[in-house]
Amino acid sequence: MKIIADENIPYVVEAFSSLGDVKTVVGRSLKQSDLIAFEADILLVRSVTPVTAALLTDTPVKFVGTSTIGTDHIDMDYLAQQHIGFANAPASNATSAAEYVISALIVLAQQQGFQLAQKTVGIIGCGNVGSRVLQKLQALGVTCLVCDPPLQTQTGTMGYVNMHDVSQADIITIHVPLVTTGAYPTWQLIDSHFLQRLNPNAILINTSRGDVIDETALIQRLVKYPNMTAILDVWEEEPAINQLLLQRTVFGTPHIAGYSFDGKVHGTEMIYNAACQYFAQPKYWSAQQSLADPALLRLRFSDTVQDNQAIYTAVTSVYDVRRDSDALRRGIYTDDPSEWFDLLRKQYPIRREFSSLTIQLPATKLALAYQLEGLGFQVTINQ
Ligand SMILES: NC(=O)c1ccc[n+]([C@@H]2O[C@H](COP(=O)([O-])OP(=O)(O)OC[C@H]3O[C@@H](n4cnc5c(N)ncnc54)[C@H](O)[C@@H]3O)[C@@H](O)[C@H]2O)c1
Ligand SMILES: O=C(O)[C@H](O)[C@H](O)COP(=O)(O)O
Repeated sequence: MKIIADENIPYVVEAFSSLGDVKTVVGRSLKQSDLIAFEADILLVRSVTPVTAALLTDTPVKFVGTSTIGTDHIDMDYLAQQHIGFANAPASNATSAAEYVISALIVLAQQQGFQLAQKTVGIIGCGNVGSRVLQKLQALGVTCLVCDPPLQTQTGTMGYVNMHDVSQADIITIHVPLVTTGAYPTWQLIDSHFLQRLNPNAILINTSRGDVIDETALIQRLVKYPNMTAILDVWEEEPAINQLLLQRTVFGTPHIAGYSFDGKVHGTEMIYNAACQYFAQPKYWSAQQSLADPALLRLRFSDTVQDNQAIYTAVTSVYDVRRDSDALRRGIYTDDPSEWFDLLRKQYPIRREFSSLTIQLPATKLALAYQLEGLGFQVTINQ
């Protein structure tokens, strides 16, 4: 078989070589003629390649895999009509995206001098990412409001809030898929009406998809209420993001919330497993054999450490959102900020998840142990 793959899918050659010849390409510039010329049976993409009828017509592609959670770049109806197999990587990088939100909030709390546990967080969309954010915030004692009308309808349970009530939270974090049709469209869900209802000091985080927010309305809101905080990982026009909006964010990053090494490698594994199953071939590769060692294995705190300080140190030791935010801002000094945006993604350093760090605590620190475990760290208690 012949396989064309985005060069930014880690271990794609190692994994997919068991199925055939693998050619890696730049995902953003992949064309129909590339698929025809290579006689590709399998196409493996990331979110930057729109997989449409225009790309696939007259090509021999029989299976498409995207090593991403999101599927808004895929014309699923066309794939179904043409009986082309498909797999994405649901949940693969959900922990990574949730850890991004936690890092952003922990750093912000320290910078702005507030206690996270005294804030109310509104979570819009409570699927794989949103539910992990919820669980981690609850471990920290934060009050959360959840707005997820599709889930509310499906489960028929109480306890959800509507878009009006969620807009009253101190912090709002968005975790919906980008959907333009159906009963619950999310395109520009965060529009000028929603933004007008926010309190002037609100904190708004978007790690879902850029088109979920009306960026023009957001800029107007940020100009009018400079005490509002915007934290954006995703943008309407990637990679040519709105530099004015970037300047108005407190943290702005190049769509890397889900870029933990664990998340990316699991994404490769999920589409590899799906392709092996689709073509009834044995599996020879697994993600476990490819996970790099973490930069930091162990942290030890004494009983004099303050809980907040320990949490801040643990979280930022594994992932500090400022690193990525500062790097994106440096793009303004380059000739081509779009190229810079993509370069940061392509050359993303290895970032492991919280679970890669073991934290040793004295027996007097059980409440802290509970919080750190809830965030996803490994915790051991010294006897
Ligand atoms: N920035 C990144 O690197 C990154 C990483 C992972 C995921 N994502 C994106 O994050 C988003 C969430 O991913 P996920 O894996 O949690 O998806 P998911 O499908 O597991 O969950 C989405 C949730 O949103 C809910 N929802 C749908 N429409 C809604 C609406 N109108 N209002 C409120 N809730 C609604 C659904 O019911 C579901 O519970 C997706 O857009 C995904 O592409 C981005
Ligand atoms: O949908 C996803 O899984 C995430 O947005 C993912 O991190 C996107 O990464 P990309 O395909 O843009 O490299």
